[in-house]
Amino acid sequence: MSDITRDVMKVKIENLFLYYEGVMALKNINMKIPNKSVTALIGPSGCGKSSLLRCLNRMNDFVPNAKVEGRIYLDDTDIYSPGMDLIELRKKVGMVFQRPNPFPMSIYDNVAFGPRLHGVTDRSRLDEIVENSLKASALWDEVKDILTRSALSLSGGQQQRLCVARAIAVNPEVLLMDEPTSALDPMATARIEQLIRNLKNHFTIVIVTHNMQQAARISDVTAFLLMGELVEMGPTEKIFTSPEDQRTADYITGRFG
Ligand SMILES: Nc1ncnc2c1ncn2[C@@H]1O[C@H](COP(=O)(O)OP(=O)(O)OP(=O)(O)O)[C@@H](O)[C@H]1O
Repeated sequence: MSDITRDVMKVKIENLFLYYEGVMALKNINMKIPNKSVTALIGPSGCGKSSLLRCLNRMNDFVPNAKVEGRIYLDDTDIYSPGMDLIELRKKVGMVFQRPNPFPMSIYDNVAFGPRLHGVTDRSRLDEIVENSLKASALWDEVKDILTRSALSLSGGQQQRLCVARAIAVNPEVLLMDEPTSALDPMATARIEQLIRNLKNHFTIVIVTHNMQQAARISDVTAFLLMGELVEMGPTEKIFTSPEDQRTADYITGRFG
């Protein structure tokens, strides 16, 4: 195996089960997600990719009748332990959704929202965070003169980069992305993919994607899920060229899904 196995593991998932209304959606998932890299979750529709992603920052807590069993460690902290502060957890584990969802407020206020929530009030500090976050999300040059304009006036691709800026403004450790380019055209998709490649130097990224070419292009590690189970996980190149499991081979060659 490559360097990946020697790298520090940022997230460890142990014996994870997820049930919706008593129906099992994730079955005994065990996974280690390497630090400062991109891990792609792939698999056919309904296999549990988004559910697994949402377990990583406890978004499933919002789903009535969802029940999680097992352990997920962020570094050494069990995020399902009773004392876990969910606001702190979601500061450390940020999320970007399928459809760009900027808040109906200015571009500036979108990015400043998280830092303000976490107590930053100093204007020059906020200015600095907003500028750095927009630069890191490759949006600064396009919006630096229109920061007070409504975020909703931006194009879809710009809105999604703004959502990335908003997510990274609180300096998370992990960034979860749930099909972040599925609503975007090829040009906007290419920009987000380049952005993800740059961001992995600073964050641990976990991305759900339907698009296997995208997984191959941007991820270091790929995990293949099928019917709520993790079939196989490994370096992306290996998963796409010489998978161990026949079901992975069938999926990546387009035999189903
Ligand atoms: N809120 C919910 N309540 C009940 N069942 C749910 C809920 N969310 C997801 N499920 C079920 O859990 C299973 C996994 O869904 P999930 O959305 O995680 O799959 P997915 O692989 O992300 O699918 P897709 O690629 O279509 O988005 C599916 O059978 C789905 O119907």
